[in-house]
This record gives sequence, structure tokens and C-alpha cells, in this order.
Amino acid sequence: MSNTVKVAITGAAGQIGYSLVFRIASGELFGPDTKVVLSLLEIPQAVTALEGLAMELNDCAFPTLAGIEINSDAEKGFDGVNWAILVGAKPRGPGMERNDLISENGPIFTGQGKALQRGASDVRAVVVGNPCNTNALIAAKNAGDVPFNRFSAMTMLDENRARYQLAAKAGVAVTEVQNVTIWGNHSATQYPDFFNATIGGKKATDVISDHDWLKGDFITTVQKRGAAIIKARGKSSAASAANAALDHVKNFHFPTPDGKWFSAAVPSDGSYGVEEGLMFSFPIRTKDDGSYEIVQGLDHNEFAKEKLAKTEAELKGEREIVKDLL
Ligand SMILES: NC(=O)C1=CN([C@@H]2O[C@H](COP(=O)(O)OP(=O)(O)OC[C@H]3O[C@@H](n4cnc5c(N)ncnc54)[C@H](O)[C@@H]3O)[C@@H](O)[C@H]2O)C=CC1
Ligand SMILES: O=C([O-])CC(=O)C(=O)O
Repeated sequence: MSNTVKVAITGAAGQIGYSLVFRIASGELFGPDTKVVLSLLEIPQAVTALEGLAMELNDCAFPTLAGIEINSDAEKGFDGVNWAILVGAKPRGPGMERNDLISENGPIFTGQGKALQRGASDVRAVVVGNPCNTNALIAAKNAGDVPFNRFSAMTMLDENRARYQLAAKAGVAVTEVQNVTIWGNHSATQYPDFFNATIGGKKATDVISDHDWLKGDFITTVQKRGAAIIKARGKSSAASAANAALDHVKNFHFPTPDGKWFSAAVPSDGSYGVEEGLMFSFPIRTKDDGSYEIVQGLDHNEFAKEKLAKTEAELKGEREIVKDLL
């Protein structure tokens, strides 16, 4: 049986877009039996680049690619989409924090929230453009009657980074490392939770005896990985970000295997004492009916509680800065 999913990608002519569209079109995301229609969005100056991208996509002759639309008008671009991957935004440069982008990127997401409400009746949106948690909040608050929980922001790149670091330290394959939650903001205050993670089915803290490393270098490496990549590459992460966006959509699209969870920033419902309504990264499971739940009952010691409070305070501060856009 064949069905069709329509996916909008904003900023599709940018560097993440170039890594993302081919992998979605190839069937890697939704599988070989699902056709994909791609709705590519850009600012007017980049529409010609999108036309080139569309030529290349067609030249791949992907059996799963059922159509390509190109738009610089978000309302048209979001018409009838099932997923909106909101990448289009300015990236940071060396020496900047992601929330230095708030005043420039925030306003993009008021317009996109409004356009999503008008264009799409059954949509899920993930914000990649930074600062992604707060931009997702802005989009959601401008999307009228689109349910709040249809919006999320991407912390999957942080989770993948954390899994790699733990696997390398333990000397095991990344597949052995599971349930590493990123809590809070996609920023240098995020808390990559090794206490509740497992390696080869055992507690990560039992497998890795160097707890000073876990509490120190491990956390700061994950928190600052984006900046390290900008310093080394001169540009921010692109292929790894696109890869994480695929993981994010896949994680929400398919039920989560028993005993596992993934990280994504979603509207807080008050879980773990996080203020309701903040776009906060939690451990998430997708249920068989397609809805999701925040995994409950994970323990936080004093060390973890302090980290959670810090990242929550940062998100409240960002929300205050953009209050006129909400
Ligand atoms: N959440 C995460 O883990 C990550 C987030 N990012 C963020 O993703 C964003 C994009 O990064 P790159 O692709 O490297 O940047 P880029 O500059 O290569 O591409 C961004 C594209 O967005 C387009 N754009 C700008 N405003 C737009 C609008 N209103 N509608 C549609 N398109 C628009 C630009 O024309 C450009 O082509 C940045 O904000 C970056 O910081 C990057 C890596 C990871
Ligand atoms: O660090 C940046 O600015 C880009 C990004 O979000 C990441 O690589 O995680």
C-alpha cells in the first residue's frame, strides 16, 4: 500500500537544506512504500537556487519522490503539508552564542506560525533554526488553533553527540548507548543526562568509572560542540544537523520501541517541575496512535536539579526577550 507525505522545508537552499532534501526524497525517512512531496521554501533571492536544487532532485530519479514545489510565500508553501521542517534562519558565527540570533531570527517565526495555521490543517512542525527552542515557542504562539503540541524544536543533534562521546569513552559501538536525554535548551546550558543513560543495558555510570569526566568534560563537550565545529569548519554543523532532523521526524513518525526514548524540545506540561508552556527538551516516547508522551519517573539528584534549573532559567530569559512576538 502506498501513501503520500508532504514535507515543507524552509531555508532549503542553505547548507542544512542541501544535506536534508536528498535523504528525504530517497525514501530513507518514511520508507520505500511512502511517496514524498517536497515543498521547498526560501527567501525570494534564493528561489533560483531552489530551481537548481529541484533539477538535481529530479536527476536522482528517486522512486519515492512524487513532486516538488518551490515557493517564497510561506502560506502557499505550507499548504496541505504534514511535516514542516523550519530550518530557514541565520546561523551564528565564531564567538557568538545561539541566542545572539534571537532578534534577527525570532521575527521569521511569527510569520511562519501564522502561515502554518492558514496553510496546513494536519501538521507537525520542528524548528531547527536557532535559537530553536524559543523560535519554536514563537511559531507555536502565532499559529492560532494549531495545537501547541504539534510544535517541537530539535535537540537530537545534541543527543547524537552525547551518544558518540559516551560510546567513545566506554570503547563500545554507539548502538550500545541508549536513553541519553538532553534536558532544556539547545544551548550551552543544556543538560546531557548520563545518570539515566545506559551502555550495553547497564547504567552508564557503572560502565564509565571516570565520573569526573562525566560531570565535567563530557557535559561541556556536548554543550559546546556546535561552537567547536564552527571554529574548525568556519561554518556551523550542516550534514550532522540534517541527519538529526531526519532522526527527529522519524522518532515522532514511528512508535518508539519498548524501553527507549529520545530527546526533543516540546511544550512543557509541568513535568519534572519545569514551568508549563516552556519549549523544553525532555525524554519523549511516541505512542502507537501517533501521539507522544513525556517519559515520567526519571530520577534527578542535586547535581542534575541544578543543571535543569539553569537551563530553565535561560529559556525564561529568552522568552522575556521575545515577549512582544508571542
Ligand atoms: N537545532 C540545531 O541543532 C541546529 C540548528 N542550526 C541552525 O539552523 C539554521 C540554518 O543553518 P544553515 O542551513 O547552516 O544556514 P544557511 O545560511 O546555510 O541557510 C539558511 C537558509 O535559510 C534561508 N532563509 C532565511 N530566512 C528565511 C525565511 N524567512 N524563509 C525561508 N528561508 C529563509 C536563507 O536564504 C538560507 O538559504 C541556523 O539558524 C543554524 O544556527 C544549525 C545546526 C544545528
Ligand atoms: O552551534 C550552532 O550554532 C549550530 C548548532 O545549533 C549546532 O551545531 O548545534
